[in-house]
Amino acid sequence: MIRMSYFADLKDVLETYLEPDQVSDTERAYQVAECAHDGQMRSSGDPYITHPVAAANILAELHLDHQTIMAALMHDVIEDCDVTKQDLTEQFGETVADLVEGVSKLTLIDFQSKEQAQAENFRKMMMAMTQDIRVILIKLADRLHNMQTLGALRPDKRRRIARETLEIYAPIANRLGIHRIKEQLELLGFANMYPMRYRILKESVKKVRGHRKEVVEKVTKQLRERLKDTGLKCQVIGREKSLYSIYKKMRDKVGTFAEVMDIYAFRVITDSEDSCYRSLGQIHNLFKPIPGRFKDYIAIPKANGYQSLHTVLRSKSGLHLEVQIRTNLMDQMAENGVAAHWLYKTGNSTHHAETKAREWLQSLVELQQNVGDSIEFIENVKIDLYPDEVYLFTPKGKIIELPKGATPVDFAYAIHTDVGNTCIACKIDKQFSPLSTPLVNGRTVEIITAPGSRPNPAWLSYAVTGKARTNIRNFVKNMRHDEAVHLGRRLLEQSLKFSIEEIDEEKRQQITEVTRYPSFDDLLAGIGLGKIASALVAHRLTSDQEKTEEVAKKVESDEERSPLAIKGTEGLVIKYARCCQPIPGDPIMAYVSPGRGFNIHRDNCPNIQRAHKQNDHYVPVEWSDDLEGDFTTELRLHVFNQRGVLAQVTNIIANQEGNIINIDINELDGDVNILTFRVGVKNRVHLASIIKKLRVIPFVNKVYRYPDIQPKGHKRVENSR
Ligand SMILES: Nc1nc2c(ncn2[C@@H]2O[C@H](COP(=O)(O)OP(=O)(O)O)[C@@H](OP(=O)(O)OP(=O)(O)O)[C@H]2O)c(=O)[nH]1
Repeated sequence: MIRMSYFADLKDVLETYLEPDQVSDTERAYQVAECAHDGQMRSSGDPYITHPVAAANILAELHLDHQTIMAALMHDVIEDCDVTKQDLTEQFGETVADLVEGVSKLTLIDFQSKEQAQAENFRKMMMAMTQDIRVILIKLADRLHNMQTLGALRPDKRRRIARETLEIYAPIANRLGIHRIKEQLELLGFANMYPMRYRILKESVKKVRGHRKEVVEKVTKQLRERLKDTGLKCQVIGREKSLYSIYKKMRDKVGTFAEVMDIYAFRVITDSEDSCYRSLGQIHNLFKPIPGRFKDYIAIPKANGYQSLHTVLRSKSGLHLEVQIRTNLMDQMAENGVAAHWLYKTGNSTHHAETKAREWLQSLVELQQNVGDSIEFIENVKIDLYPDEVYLFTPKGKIIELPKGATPVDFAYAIHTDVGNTCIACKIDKQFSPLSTPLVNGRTVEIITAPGSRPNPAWLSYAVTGKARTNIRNFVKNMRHDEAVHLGRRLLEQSLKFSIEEIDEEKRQQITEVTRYPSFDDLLAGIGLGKIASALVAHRLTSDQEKTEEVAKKVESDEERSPLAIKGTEGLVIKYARCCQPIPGDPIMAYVSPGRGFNIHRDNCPNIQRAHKQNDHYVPVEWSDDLEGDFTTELRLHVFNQRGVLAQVTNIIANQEGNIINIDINELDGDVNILTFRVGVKNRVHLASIIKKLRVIPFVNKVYRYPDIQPKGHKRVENSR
């Protein structure tokens, strides 16, 4: 006896857009699936059949054809039950059987496997997709429902599936332009991959929603009125950014939560392309556009066919208004991408999204024919799927994957440490180019090395990968004395813009004394090793004679070396050490850093103590009285894991006018979390006032400044219960 209850709701939807005989076919497919999965249960305890029905429902909402719905209903029968492809072909025809088989093959894919096997699986998946795009649509629906019902699984399994969703399935949905599925996959992926971050962000967004509503309504009204006055037929919507996109913006250092929340997003839907551009003109008249933020994706659609005008404006009160302008049709395409083909049967088969998807799939087929192995294939496909990474080639065609912004120096180190260490120049697509050039996707990079050459500390100002930076730093640390002298000479000449031969003996002696090095060569070595900035030495060498002597005399005559006010450091770069994060009120010490200028530490910072023991090239300094602005420091709280904790803590910090720059959350044990805040404060008194307020919150177990360095005899400023 077949129970039809699970099918009933789906049937209602199917009847809205399919022919009666097509609905009967789907019903037959349901019966086969129901029978095949009889007695099987999901981890959630629900009968198994609920899953294929839910996947079919997702596709029915997109008005996918009856064959896709049938295949979705039966997508697990070959794998899980004793049904063969042959059986399906006989009962439902070849197309449906092929679709089911295509999805079954994808189900067998385990992305946890070794690199080669994983690449091979990925290649199979891409190929299955190229044979019939409906296979991947079924797979996406299958994944979406699995993500919606992940709750029943063990946390480690949940995280694994969530990661795979974020890394593979959401990018594929995006590449096919199916934004509405991509967004859901990302949200569920985020929620399951980082449950704590998700919860906190969701709560924080909920909290500010009330305040934002007013602004959104006001701006929407202004936009509407302006467009209406000019006779343009448009719809204006104030929209909320997705949680995952807020998270990504914060993670990728675009800003703090407060900064990201200063962005307000709007969408204008018009009746024609012409109205889009005319609306844009009006909107730019109403608010001031931010230069460089206008994008015309109507004239040049994105790779997935997405079309819209993007602009960012600044309101009078300084808020950022992100506006997307597009026609109704473009909006439908933006939401549904390739699936729009089924959803809107406009008879027009030249939708951008669909054409682009077909072109992409065709390019995958060609790629498959041309590349040697699966790893090469996957690397090529990734170029399309992950726009935040760049994929580059060695002259022999090997693919090197680097983060966006990477330079030839990073590329050189990615090939091999020795290549990085001995690199002297590079060619990008056969043209000599500076080693600092940011690399763009698809370029061939040739690194030119010279035996005996050495890394240049200046590379640190543009190398972005950990491997390159660590190697350059290590090299600088271990340099031999004569090499350091040689490098120091080069760096000093670069800063001076003339040869050091032009510096007379007297001046050399003076500068050596002022900087307290035993000899001029030692000073050069100090520059080469990054202990003293070449810019500082050059500055002293080229500033007028009298001043140099004055400084020299001052240093000589004053055993204690009287402190300099930070503000009086003659325009040199001042940096605050990240290791100890000094703020006004802390006793401080300056150390000449490789980054050219003074690096200010707290005077009891272990790093400066160590440096002090090795040599004494440091300068005692004092805060000037008229310092303004915020100084960054870190606060650590041990808090009991409860709802609303973060919101309350952030509120207190904000009420005390602390500026939260970043939040990091780590679990200490099941009950206690460690919250680390990077905050901007005016000085120690300001920080103490924040700590005082935080102390009294009942669920805060401990609060202290981090790192926790205190002068001898001082008690740590904290609250311990
Ligand atoms: N449907 C669709 N929308 C797209 C696509 N590409 C961009 N968008 C929309 O445009 C926004 C800005 O995209 P960017 O790619 O960063 O824009 P930009 O070129 O103007 O710098 C996205 O916001 P976001 O911050 O990524 O997310 P959210 O604000 O929508 O949450 C998203 O709303 C696409 O391929 N399809």
